[in-house]
Amino acid sequence: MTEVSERECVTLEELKKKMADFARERDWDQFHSPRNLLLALVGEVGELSEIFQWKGEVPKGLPDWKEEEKVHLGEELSDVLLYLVRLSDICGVDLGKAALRKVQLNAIKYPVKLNNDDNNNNKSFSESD
Ligand SMILES: Nc1ccn([C@H]2C[C@H](O)[C@@H](COP(=O)(O)OP(=O)(O)OP(=O)(O)O)O2)c(=O)n1
Repeated sequence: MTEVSERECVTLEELKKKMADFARERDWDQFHSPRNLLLALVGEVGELSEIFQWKGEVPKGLPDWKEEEKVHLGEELSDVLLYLVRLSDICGVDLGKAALRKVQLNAIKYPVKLNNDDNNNNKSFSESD
């Protein structure tokens, strides 16, 4: 049986390598095309959505969820992440760098102390928290 290890932290680079190894060892590189990976990613987002479907709003931290439900949630979140990492790799995009750049762009687009409508497009959500 495959050993499932629990490590405290991991980098996107390590996940990228693990996904590349996983596909190569199974001769699945042929299936990991950009379009196939995108469709697989969207499929996993659907599976992730199903977990929340019909539950209504749930409190942050999911305090009422059973442990097995949280484990399942972790699995679906991971599938989304892994396909996203693999899609980025196959497309030649450095996901870590691109994400850091996007965080900077977001900060420029939404400055901290600007009180205008453009900057308050999340207002209705934060007020109901
Ligand atoms: N051609 C494939 C098939 C699977 N995977 C990897 C990436 C995902 O992390 C996971 C997805 O596996 P499944 O398609 O079996 O999906 P689930 O794990 O969600 O299973 P199920 O849909 O039965 O819940 O396996 C992959 O890299 N390439």
